[in-house]
Amino acid sequence: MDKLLIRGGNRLSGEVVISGAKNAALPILCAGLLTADTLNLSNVPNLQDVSTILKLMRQMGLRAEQDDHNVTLNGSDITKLEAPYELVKTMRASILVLGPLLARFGEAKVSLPGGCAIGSRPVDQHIKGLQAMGAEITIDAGYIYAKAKRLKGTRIVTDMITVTGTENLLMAAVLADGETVLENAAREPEVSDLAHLLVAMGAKIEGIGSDRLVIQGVDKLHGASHTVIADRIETGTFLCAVAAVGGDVTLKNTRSGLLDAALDKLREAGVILTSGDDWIRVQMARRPKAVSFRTTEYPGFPTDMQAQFMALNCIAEGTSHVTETIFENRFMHVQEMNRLGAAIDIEGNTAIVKGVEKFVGAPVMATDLRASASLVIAGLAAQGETLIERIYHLDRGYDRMENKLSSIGAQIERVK
Ligand SMILES: CC(=O)N[C@H]1[C@@H](OP(=O)(O)OP(=O)(O)OC[C@H]2O[C@@H](n3ccc(=O)[nH]c3=O)[C@H](O)[C@@H]2O)O[C@H](CO)[C@@H](O)[C@@H]1O
Ligand SMILES: C=C(OP(=O)(O)O)C(=O)O
Repeated sequence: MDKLLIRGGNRLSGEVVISGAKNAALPILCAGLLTADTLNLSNVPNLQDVSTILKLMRQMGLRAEQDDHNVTLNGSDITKLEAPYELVKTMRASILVLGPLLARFGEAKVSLPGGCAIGSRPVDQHIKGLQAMGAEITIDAGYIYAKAKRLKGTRIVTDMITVTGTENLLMAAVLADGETVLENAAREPEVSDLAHLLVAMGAKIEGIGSDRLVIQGVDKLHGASHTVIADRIETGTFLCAVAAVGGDVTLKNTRSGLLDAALDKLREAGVILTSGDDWIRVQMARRPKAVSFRTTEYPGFPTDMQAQFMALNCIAEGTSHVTETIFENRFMHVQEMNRLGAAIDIEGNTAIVKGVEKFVGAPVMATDLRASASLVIAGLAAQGETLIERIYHLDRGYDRMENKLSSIGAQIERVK
């Protein structure tokens, strides 16, 4: 199994090109199931999760060609309406095939994703919404069996804001009979990116970017071309890395408007940020100041940036309080950071982080995707060597992270 070996302490300088967003690419690829025509997608990141979703959809009969960051999909020969446990268990976002399969073919068999390291993560809202649209759903032996002659538009109010839940119901509603209103919809930029692609395919959607999506179902969708938006979490991860170790780096192919809440916190920590239409420059020449925050839905502070900011807070001047409100178990990185010399206590869903002068390198274990990224940041800032095990978590969601970091001066290598 691959590991990352980091020798900490190098300042970072130069340019990094940010990849397309994992969390936009995954639903967008699933939209390929909604039409018999061709989708031409660009800025698709090279990630394990993208390979997994393509593998899953190829098993269904979808034709997919991948050339670097361009992916062409054709869904004219889909025959198998099933997502097996073997693939779903490696990537929860596989649940995103449920809405499109049911809407276009009237049936689907999709494994329940089960929990993951960060929380139990049920999909009851996806199921409740599809049932409200007239689907007959049964759960048997770990699988969701869904059937509907044609889904019917209706008003759906989800119990909480759910990102993939909104995306699944949106993809179901675009081919339903009549009007669907999704209340309490997630406003994450990745949901809007999917909605823009669906509109390019002929869907009728109003309220994009708001918490109320109104969809007029159409009989059929057609092919389209689309460029996936920049990954705001990869952007934020590189910003935190520079904030933690110091330096001067320009991130290209990304937009500051995607992550305002995180940028405000970086400024509070003492980082200097400047930006243009498609770039952000980050400069840091001092020890960071501790910043407290609570994770919330977009446009609030993203849970997917909590661990990376925690790394920054560990070596900051002062004490911070970090409250996680989205997932019940998203502090798995805390014990690993404490092994690197941090001083973090957990009280309920709040981590109290007392800033220490420095991290000291040690072997650590990655437990989930963003925990892995936070340990990379800690390793870059640490004195000595840090060896991170189980980086298959990192490979799910970061496109050649170690290459990008090496190119701006980090000492980081993949070892077996
Ligand atoms: C592929 C993808 O886009 N993943 C993102 C997506 O995950 P994902 O879409 O799985 O996260 P949700 O927005 O659905 O989860 C939000 C909260 O709602 C709960 N919930 C959700 C659905 C449901 O049917 N029942 C239920 O109880 C979850 O357990 C969680 O506590 O949004 C999360 C929150 O921004 C991000 O951390 C993930 O990176
Ligand atoms: C939690 C994440 O992803 P997923 O929903 O795919 O597990 C993430 O991207 O941080």
